[in-house]
Amino acid sequence: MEKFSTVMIVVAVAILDRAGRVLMQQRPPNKQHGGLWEFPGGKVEAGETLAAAVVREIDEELGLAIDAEGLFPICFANDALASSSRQILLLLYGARIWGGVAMAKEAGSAIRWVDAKELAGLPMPPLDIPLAQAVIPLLGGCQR
Ligand SMILES: Nc1nc2c([nH]c(=O)n2[C@@H]2O[C@H](COP(=O)(O)OP(=O)(O)OP(=O)(O)O)[C@@H](O)[C@H]2O)c(=O)[nH]1
Repeated sequence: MEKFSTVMIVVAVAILDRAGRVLMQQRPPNKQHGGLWEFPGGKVEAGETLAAAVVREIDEELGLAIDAEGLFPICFANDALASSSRQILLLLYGARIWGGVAMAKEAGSAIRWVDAKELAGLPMPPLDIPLAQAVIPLLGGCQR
């Protein structure tokens, strides 16, 4: 079995509204997976808790204040077949409580609220496809 030297932990969040939609973000064209739609988030920094990383990334990328206490785990994905010496461990949280109005703050990125049908049709990085499948049952609408 291949051994990896580094595990890069990435946190991402499915921000769920009361109309049964989730907020997706399009990666800037110049980045890896450019133009694809993913759950907002990013790499956990040294010494940072996972929840703190979620709160920081969502503030930086979308200008939203996520309630850390309201975060709940949905699922994870791992690119264990990658041939490089690094692997991504992507932890997907859910959030139903936040403050502010979302905007795409990163140059070249875009955001979109999507329902279950639209989510299933978005082009995504490979790791996100099983994550999106786990989010679809949460998009029933009007739950709290
Ligand atoms: N945030 C996020 N990253 C994902 C997802 N799916 C996925 O494969 N990734 C990958 O995980 C890595 C996260 O890096 P990032 O570029 O978003 O992290 P960051 O905000 O800390 O980036 P930076 O390097 O610009 O500071 C990228 O390689 C990205 O392609 C996803 O749903 N959300």
